[in-house]
Amino acid sequence: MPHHDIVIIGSGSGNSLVTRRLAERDVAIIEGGPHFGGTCLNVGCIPTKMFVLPADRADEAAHNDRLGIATTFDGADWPAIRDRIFGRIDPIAASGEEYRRDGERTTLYRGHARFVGERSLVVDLPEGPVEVTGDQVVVAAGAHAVLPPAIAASSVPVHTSDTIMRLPALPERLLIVGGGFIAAEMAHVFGSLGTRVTLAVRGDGMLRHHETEVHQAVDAAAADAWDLRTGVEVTGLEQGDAGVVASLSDGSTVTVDEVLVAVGRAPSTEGLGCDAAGIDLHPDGRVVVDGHGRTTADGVWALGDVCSPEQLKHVANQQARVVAHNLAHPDDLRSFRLDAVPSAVFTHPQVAAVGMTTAQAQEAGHDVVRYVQDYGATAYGWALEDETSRCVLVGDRRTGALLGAHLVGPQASVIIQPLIQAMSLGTPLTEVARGQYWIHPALTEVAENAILGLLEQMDPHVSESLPS
Ligand SMILES: Cc1cc2nc3c(=O)[nH]c(=O)nc-3n(C[C@H](O)[C@H](O)[C@H](O)COP(=O)(O)OP(=O)(O)OC[C@H]3O[C@@H](n4cnc5c(N)ncnc54)[C@H](O)[C@@H]3O)c2cc1C
Ligand SMILES: NC(=O)c1ccc[n+]([C@@H]2O[C@H](COP(=O)([O-])OP(=O)(O)OC[C@H]3O[C@@H](n4cnc5c(N)ncnc54)[C@H](O)[C@@H]3O)[C@@H](O)[C@H]2O)c1
Repeated sequence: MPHHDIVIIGSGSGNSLVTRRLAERDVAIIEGGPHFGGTCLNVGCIPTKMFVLPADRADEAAHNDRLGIATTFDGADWPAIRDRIFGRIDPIAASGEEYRRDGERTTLYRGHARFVGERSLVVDLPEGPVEVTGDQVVVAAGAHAVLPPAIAASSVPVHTSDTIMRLPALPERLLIVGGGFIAAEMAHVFGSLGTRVTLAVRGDGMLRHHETEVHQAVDAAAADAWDLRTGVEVTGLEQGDAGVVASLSDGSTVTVDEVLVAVGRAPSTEGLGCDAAGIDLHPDGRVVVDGHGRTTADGVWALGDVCSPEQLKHVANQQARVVAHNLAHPDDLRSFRLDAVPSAVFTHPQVAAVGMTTAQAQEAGHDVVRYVQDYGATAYGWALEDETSRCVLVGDRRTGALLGAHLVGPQASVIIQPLIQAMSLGTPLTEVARGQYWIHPALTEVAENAILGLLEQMDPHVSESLPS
């Protein structure tokens, strides 16, 4: 029975654990999926954003008239875009796999793993099952797309984000089920590249967990660009002569060429045998971990989507750095960073957020103060002829703290960074605003002006005491 110092389940963020810190250890990586390297590289962040970029360009080309430029979007060469993207990604995944397979101190097991006892796993290899044990085990098994029961019960094939980006051709008509991150990004990609997109959203709009101004702006743009159906669920799918016919709960039907389901991702703990290993799970299936990444089983750690309430790559990466340190330094444990977790949705318009929404801050009992900064009230906003983009800041009047920042508009994911930094480092807002130069007339002035506006809401006389 092979035994290793460290056994890692999952080659996504789990793979990045194998750093110089653990160079002397004998490490095994178990990967049961079709690709080596996990979600982000193969079917997640990286390919989606590589599709978002041409979608952004197509969108711009179609809407440049307001700047006095006559451009048109004349169509997308989908196979060329797809092959360019995966022609870059697939070799990276393949060489990463080869590197681990041939590594001097690494062993790669290509099969699904399940615990059969304490730090003991059976891996279903193509040549038959093998039992593997480790002094330490890291569960980095990620999450996977789920299907609503009515869709799972249908025999009509549907796509998830795992398969939609490899379609042989750009579909003429696409139904997207869901109103969250993936639905918003994929609607932008396919809609801007030329597909007629219908969105079936269960709630009353898209990105409902975001700040009011943000989801309102996204809804308005979505209603313009796509056929947005809200308050509906898909009750059945049938293959008709003219395409797939989706029945919706409001009694209507939609006929499309392809269906993409994006209704959330569940932690991949089903079939992992956590019971046998003494690993406790939350009711939603996530592995229970303490602040250092330790599960309830001795010597078993977890990181990333399999345990985190935020399914985000920068979160998984930070947790991987923490667990890598903790494996090497058991007497000097580091902690997962739980505060100021930012996110961005690369749809059109782009969305970025960190911290609490106004409603969450009110619910938490803060003395809430907020400020809405329009992009259009800054010099670069004039250049953009922008009328819809904004930055909403939420603060606490009593403490002067920034509690949340929410942006919708061009470069939201970039402009938000000084606000993330202010929250993460606890820098007083007066210092963030006036303790540095802000390049004029860059779009970052949206963040600068938003902070100044919030400070004034907190104290109308603040400008008299601000450093120059
Ligand atoms: C379409 C899409 C777009 C996204 N875009 C972004 C983005 O822009 N920014 C962002 O921050 N996040 C994004 N995410 C989320 C991000 O991809 C994940 O948070 C991150 O990849 C999670 O990393 P992980 O290491 O926890 O899991 P994964 O990368 O999913 O790795 C887990 C691995 O474990 C393997 N595995 C699972 N169970 C077993 C088992 N029992 N035995 C063996 N192997 C197993 C899986 O096959 C998988 O390869 C996106 C996700 C999706 C789906
Ligand atoms: N840019 C990014 O950082 C990025 C991009 C894509 C995905 N992700 C991560 O992946 C996760 C999964 O993405 P997602 O879009 O699948 O999930 P999500 O949680 O973002 O959104 C799921 C959506 O589906 C809806 N829904 C749930 N059940 C439904 C049902 N039965 N019928 C119809 N609608 C239903 C929800 O109301 C919600 O609008 C995200 O939460 C995010 O953490 C991140």
